[in-house]
Amino acid sequence: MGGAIIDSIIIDGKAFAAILREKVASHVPAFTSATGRAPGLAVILVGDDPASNVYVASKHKATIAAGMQSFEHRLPATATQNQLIDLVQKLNADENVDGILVQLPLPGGMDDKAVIAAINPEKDVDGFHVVNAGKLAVGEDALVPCTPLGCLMLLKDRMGDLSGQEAVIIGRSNIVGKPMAQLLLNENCTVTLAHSRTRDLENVVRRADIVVAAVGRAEMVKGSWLKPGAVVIDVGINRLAPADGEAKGRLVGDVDFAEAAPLSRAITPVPGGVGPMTIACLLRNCLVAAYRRAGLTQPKDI
Ligand SMILES: NC(=O)C1=CN([C@@H]2O[C@H](COP(=O)(O)OP(=O)(O)OC[C@H]3O[C@@H](n4cnc5c(N)ncnc54)[C@H](OP(=O)(O)O)[C@@H]3O)[C@@H](O)[C@H]2O)C=CC1
Ligand SMILES: Nc1nc(=O)c2c([nH]1)NC[C@@H]1CN(c3ccc(C(=O)N[C@@H](CCC(=O)O)C(=O)O)cc3)C=[N+]21
Repeated sequence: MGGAIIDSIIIDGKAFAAILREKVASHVPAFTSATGRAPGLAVILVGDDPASNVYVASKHKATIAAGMQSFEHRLPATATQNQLIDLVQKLNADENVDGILVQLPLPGGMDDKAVIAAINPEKDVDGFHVVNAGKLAVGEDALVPCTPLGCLMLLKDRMGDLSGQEAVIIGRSNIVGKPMAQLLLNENCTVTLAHSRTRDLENVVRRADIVVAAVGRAEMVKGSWLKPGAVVIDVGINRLAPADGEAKGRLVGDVDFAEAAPLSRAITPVPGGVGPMTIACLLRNCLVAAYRRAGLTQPKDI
């Protein structure tokens, strides 16, 4: 029922991500022949959180599929922060490593900020280092956090020029909400950054042409909150409790998709929306970091 209409509204992040990964892969041979090595991504996982294990495995697979080198480092949950920082420093000094990603969250007791600060900003493919956050804020060439970069690519693909659009971002984390705001501001949107202390969130959201939900609360944004015709980007990844007969609960976003889709001009699903873009942008950032470190002109089509 209404399948065709809904399909054209759904933003296929998975397909878009596959195209971006192909583009990244297409530039690997030129880099490799110029430098004698493939771009390299190092991923560090501390402890064995099952969700993190799944993410790290899919990053590894995507890195190899793009023709890049993947270096996986696992530390036990009992590792100390100094051991982790020592490993980061070793990777900073490793010529074959262009990108370093420390999978978050870290086990309790470790200070994310101190660990991120230890990463060479030129290899900070997550874009979490203060140098990259600062560059993004002042409009300089930065390594941009993968998730908001992927959201921006999807928005520009659907909407073209974003100038003058009212954008409401829900969530102000350093890894999603804040860099998303900077990116949309750079695109000349009028940006509102909402958070847990925002009063009357529904009415704030109702003025948006673009809604980005990055909260971590299952199906919080209701259809009735949206201005009809809004473009909705759902960053949330929430696992529901298993229903009867299910081994695992369903994955849902921060937006009530069934309510929102009929009202939206376009909307990303969960899964299959922003998530796959995050991984594709990680490969993109690693390629960009590799080209920059090698002093080569970076490809323009990624
Ligand atoms: N698809 C992907 O690739 C990725 C998905 N995610 C997902 O995105 C979601 C957000 O992640 P992240 O930014 O790291 O989360 P954080 O927990 O760091 O931040 C959540 C933000 O939501 C705000 N918030 C919490 N409750 C409410 C509320 N009731 N009303 C309005 N705002 C609220 C918080 O406000 P305050 O600051 O006031 O506390 C905070 O700014 C999660 O579901 C995560 O799993 C994250 C990264 C990548
Ligand atoms: N240093 C660091 N960088 C990160 O970028 C980072 C991190 N730590 N910690 C965890 C979050 C989360 N994250 C996701 C990546 C891909 C999907 C993804 O591909 N999701 C699939 C579904 C996957 C599934 O089925 O579980 C989808 O939405 O279609 C989701 C979430 C990256 N993160």
